[in-house]
Amino acid sequence: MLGRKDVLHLKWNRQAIDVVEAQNRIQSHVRLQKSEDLALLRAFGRRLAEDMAAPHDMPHFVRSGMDGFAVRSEDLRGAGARRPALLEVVQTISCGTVPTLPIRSGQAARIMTGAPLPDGADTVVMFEMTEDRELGGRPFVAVKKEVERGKNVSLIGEEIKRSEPLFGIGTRINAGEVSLLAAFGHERVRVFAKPRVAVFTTGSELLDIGSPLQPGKIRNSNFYLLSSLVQEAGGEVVRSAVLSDRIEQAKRAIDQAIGEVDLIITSGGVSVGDYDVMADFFRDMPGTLLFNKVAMRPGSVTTVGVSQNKLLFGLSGNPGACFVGFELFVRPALLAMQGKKDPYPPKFRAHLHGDFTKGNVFTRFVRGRSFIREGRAFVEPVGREQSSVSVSIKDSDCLILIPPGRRGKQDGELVEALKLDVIR
Ligand SMILES: Nc1nc2c(c(=O)[nH]1)N[C@H]1C(S)=C(S)[C@@H](COP(=O)(O)OP(=O)(O)OC[C@H]3O[C@@H](n4cnc5c(N)ncnc54)[C@H](O)[C@@H]3O)O[C@H]1N2
Ligand code: MOO
Ligand SMILES: [Mg+2]
Repeated sequence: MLGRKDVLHLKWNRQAIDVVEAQNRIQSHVRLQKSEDLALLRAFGRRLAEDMAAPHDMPHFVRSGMDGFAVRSEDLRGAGARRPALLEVVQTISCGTVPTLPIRSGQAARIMTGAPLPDGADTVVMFEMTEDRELGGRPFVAVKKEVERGKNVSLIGEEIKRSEPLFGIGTRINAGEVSLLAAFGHERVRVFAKPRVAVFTTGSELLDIGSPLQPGKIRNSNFYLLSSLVQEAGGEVVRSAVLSDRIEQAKRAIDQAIGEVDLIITSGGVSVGDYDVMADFFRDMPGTLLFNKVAMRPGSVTTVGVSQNKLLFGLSGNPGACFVGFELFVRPALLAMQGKKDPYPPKFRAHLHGDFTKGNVFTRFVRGRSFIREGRAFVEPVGREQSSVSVSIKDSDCLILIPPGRRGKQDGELVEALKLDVIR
């Protein structure tokens, strides 16, 4: 039998691992989601489950890039203000039609932007560079300048050639991808299924969002924080519950959910407190504990395990730490499950704006905002960097890395920062 002292010892005696090591351990357990076929617009925001190549050339016919006259460039040789080239206009070609006549020497066709070039023509002269004439009751055009061969003409496959790679697996389908997929006739696309996520928030202090405040209790903001972040990362929350601080309840909830979801997130109860039952749950969990301490602040108690091939993330209850834990560990896992190649927040270097002299034994990931001034990148802590603080989450677009040590970083020093995926 373990006594209370031994249990506490187990909780305290955790081996802190490096953030990158923690990320690598998680990645080695990531499995790709199943794929599904969706109508193009429903696939917006998803990630492709296959590599795709262009099924045909784009454009697939030689077309005009301007409203003007399709001509043979050789006919304009020697043309000038005083000796314009005079060409007979033999047809008008609108978009969506096919030219009926070839262009012979001395002839031109009125042609609109996007219309197919007639045989024989190799160049388009913009209307603005021409003058309409009439000779013997027939329409002519006068061109007062030479125009280089091929001007204002798009060739077959000029934009994309048939069989050319278009997108790699894991590409996010944004507006630009949607437009290309539409141009190539993909009514439906094969994308990864949204990761199905369970979110369990723990703590006897948690009130429902609709409840009036009570002494000692707080509203369950982490559930809403995590649900939004999961959606942002392309997942969907399909199961959730608020658990009190009893381990049996947590075991039951997780056991029931694990067969139905792709990933589980819990919030709270992973530190060393008397009621931090999630720490005990993870220590004894069925499956493998990947780590229960990371050399970072906030979020040092972030705990991750694998059970039945599903990743279980035990995030801290403190909102700031919960957020950072999500960004460093959960979001990359969700993105990798949807095929994203490099799923980690991109790292950049910038000058620190203001001092940050609070040292720590662990690397700090300080919520910050980035800005450009006179062509230089700066990052600035948004203030209130403690784990317990929620208000700074909304203002941050990056996490500023303050390396371990006593001195922190001074104003103007170069620091590294991780870019967060926020849309403003
Ligand atoms: N003796 C020690 N105490 C603490 C340590 C330590 O090393 N030694 N670490 C501190 C750090 S750092 C953190 S972070 C927290 C982690 O706490 P837990 O993950 O166990 O989370 P809880 O105890 O459940 O709650 C902490 C805090 O967060 C609030 N909370 C919890 N859930 C929610 C929610 N769903 N929505 C909003 N707020 C939530 C909760 O009320 C507490 O205030 O431990 C420190 N202690
Ligand atoms: O573990 Mo706490 O989340 O470091 O701030
Ligand atoms: Mg606690």
